Parts: sequence; structure tokens; C-alpha cells
Amino acid sequence: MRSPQPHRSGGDTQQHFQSTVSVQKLKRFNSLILVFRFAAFCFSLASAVFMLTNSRGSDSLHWYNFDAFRYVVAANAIVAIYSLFEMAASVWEISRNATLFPEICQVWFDFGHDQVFAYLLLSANTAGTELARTLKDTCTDNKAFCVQSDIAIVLGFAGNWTRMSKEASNGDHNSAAKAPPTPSPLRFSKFFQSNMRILITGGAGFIGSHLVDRLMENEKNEVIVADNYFTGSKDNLKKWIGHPRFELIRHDVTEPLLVEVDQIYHLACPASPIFYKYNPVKTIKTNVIGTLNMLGLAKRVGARILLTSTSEVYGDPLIHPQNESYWGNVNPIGVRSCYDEGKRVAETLMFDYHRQHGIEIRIARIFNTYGPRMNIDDGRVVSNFIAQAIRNEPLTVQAPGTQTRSFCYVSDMVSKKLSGALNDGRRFKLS
Ligand SMILES: O=c1ccn([C@@H]2O[C@H](COP(=O)(O)OP(=O)(O)O[C@H]3OC[C@@H](O)[C@H](O)[C@H]3O)[C@@H](O)[C@H]2O)c(=O)[nH]1
Repeated sequence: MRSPQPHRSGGDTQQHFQSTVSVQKLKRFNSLILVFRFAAFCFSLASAVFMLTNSRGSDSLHWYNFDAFRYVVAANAIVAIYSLFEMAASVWEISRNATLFPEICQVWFDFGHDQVFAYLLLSANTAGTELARTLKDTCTDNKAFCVQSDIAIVLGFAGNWTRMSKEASNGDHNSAAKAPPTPSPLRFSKFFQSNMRILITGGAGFIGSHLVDRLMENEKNEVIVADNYFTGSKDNLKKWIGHPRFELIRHDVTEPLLVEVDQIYHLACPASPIFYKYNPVKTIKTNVIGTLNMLGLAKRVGARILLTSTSEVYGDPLIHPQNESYWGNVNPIGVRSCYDEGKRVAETLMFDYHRQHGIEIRIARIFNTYGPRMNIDDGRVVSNFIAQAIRNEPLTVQAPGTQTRSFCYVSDMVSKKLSGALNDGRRFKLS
């Protein structure tokens, strides 16, 4: 089971995007497990107690004179005690939104061992049933333990059934997410502390270059920028060119990229309407094939990956402000669809790679960002207004004139939201 990182800070109460199973989903799932564990506990305990408290019957025979019945008591008592421990673990997990063990052990703890206990109960209760059947003819009122044994066996089978049902519920959860791919062995070396190698696609662009500046401040970071310079520019990165921890590659993300990195910030895509509408087919390719290529890379090298998505995944939203549970109102055939739908597919790919291959993902839906290094002819409203104001021209307000936007200054976007997003397990919201 892939689970969210324990909330170390415990204080992040915002609604978020996140890389893994949502906290609510985890809570629901752990609650379901708790119910199964409680049921198994009740049935097994009742079965064992039924046998142990059996003191009726004055004849010389008693249940403990028969191996099979002793086996029934022992198996049910073991399962009851173990279920008690499991229930305590469940309660702890639900209260902390966390899992008790590392991922691999957790899968075993949640499901793997259920079969062992289920078969223990099954074999014990089957043996008990066989014996009860043999004794049937000889069972009289004086041998009331036979009846109680039957009831205990039935309860034991019920315990077995709950364990098997819990195991069956694993299917859905297993598909929720796989364990992430293993990062490079150097990550865990005691002797060699490599730098964090970070790939930024679209790193020569407006937001990307600010992200480079921010990540280069940390001397433990090596930054590789891949950009095809369609809307980005080497000028944005000139202070880093030649720096030993920096590398700039002219590369189009629609082609595969073979690099060894620990983190990927996938920003590559024109973001301004006039640029993404210029070559819509290319825009879709960048979003779909480019994201596939980056996810393939993340899978191969075990890197975490962040996709910068957009507020445009909401299309022409019908609710304001948009929260993450809103799925949007998007025109699939409009002139902006290449970008809107492209980013939506990119988000889908991110989550499918996460669920299918365990890739650790982050998605940032960026709203309207402005600041230094924005192209003067970027076409977005802030740069347009500033350019028009400088030229003493009237400001153009496009129809209908009632539209609203959430604006964010680029350094806030980068320092508060993007740059740390791949370093911890916390989730985050962008607006
Ligand atoms: O000169 C202008 C330019 C734009 N506008 C209006 O201002 C609003 C904002 O438009 P912008 O072109 O700045 O861009 P948008 O907010 O639609 O999307 C932009 O910001 C969010 C990002 O995720 C997107 O990638 C980016 O396209 C629109 O309603 C637009 O019609 C004007 O009124 N005048």
C-alpha cells in the first residue's frame, strides 16, 4: 500500500494536491480495515471463549480430550489476540493519517498475513467440524460440549470469512498506487554524498528561470535545464551559464531525454494564449508526449516529478473560486483547448503513472503569474497593461470585461510553492 507520508508538521490543513492516496481515502480505507479486524476479533474471541467456558456435561468426556477441538481453541485464541494488536495499530493509523510500517511491510501487515491466519482458522475449524460429525451419533444431552463446539466452529468459520473478505478488499487498494521506483543507489551511499540532481524542463522560460535561480541558491543542487527556446531565452539564465553546478541543454521535450536525475520539474510548454494558440498541435504534443517522456524518465531513474499545470484545466468554470474537487467546464474543441485539454491529459498521465508505476508526483495548477522576465509581448493581461501604460495607450479590456483572475507574483510562486514541492512529503495548494 502506498500511503501519504506521515504529517510530520501536522499543521497543514489546507486543501491540497498530493502525490499519493488522499488522506481521506487513506482514512476511509484504514477504517474499513479496522471494521474487518474488529469482526475477526469478535468472532475468534467468541469462538475460543465458547469452548473455554464449556463446563457442562457430567460425563467423563470433554472437548479438551480431543485434539481437533484443542486446535480450534488455540487457533481462534491466537487470531483473537493478534486481531487485538491489529486493531490498536488501525486506531493509531487512523488518528495519525499514517501507516505503521514502511511500505513493503505495511502491505504484508494490512493483507499478506491474513491468508496465514485465515488458513489457520480454516484448517482448525474444518478439523473441528470433522470431529463433531464423527461424534454426532454419540452426542447426547450429557455431551453438551458437542453443541457448543459446533457453535464455536461456526464462529471460527465466521472469523475465517472476515479475514478472507479483508484480503479480497485489497484489490481496489492495490491498484491505488504501487511502490515508487527505486532511486539511484548513490542516494543511500554512506560514503558518497552526491548533490541533488534536478532537471527543469522549460527552465529558460519566465517561471522556469526564476525556479533555476532559487534552486541554484542551494549548493547541494545540480541543475539541468532542458528548453527548446520557443518562448524561453538563454538570456534568462545567463548568470548561470558556465557554473559548475549548472547545465543547459537545447532539447524539445517531445523527444525522449536520457539524463540521470533525482527530481524533475516539468514546466515546458508555452503558457500564454497567443503562444500556445500559435501552433496548437505542437502545444498538445508538448503536453501529452512531453509529459509521457518526462514520466518515462522519472520511472526509469526513480525521480520525483512535478508538473506545472494551469488554472485553465477548469476551462470556463461555473463555480468561483475553484477548488480541487471541481472538475471544470472545458470546451474540448475551442481554440484554447490545445492547452486546456493538453494539461488535463498531462494531469491524467501523472496520476496514472503514480497509480500504475508508483511514481511520486506533484501537480501545481498555476494561475496568472506575473513579474520580471515576462515577455513584453507575452500577451497576458499584466504585461499588456504595463506595456500599454508605458506607451501611454488605452488599456484593452477584453469582453465581457467582468472576468476575474487570481494573480501571483513570480517570486512568491517559486519560493513559496514550487521550489520545495519535491523535497518533502507534504502536499500543497497553488492559486
Ligand atoms: O490585454 C488584455 C489581455 C487579457 N485580457 C483578459 O484578462 C484575462 C486574463 O488573461 P491572460 O491572457 O492574462 O491569461 P489567463 O488568465 O486567461 O491564462 C493565463 O494565466 C493562467 C495560466 O495558467 C495560463 O497558462 C495563462 O494562459 C482574460 O480574461 C483576458 O481576456 C484583457 O482584458 N486584456
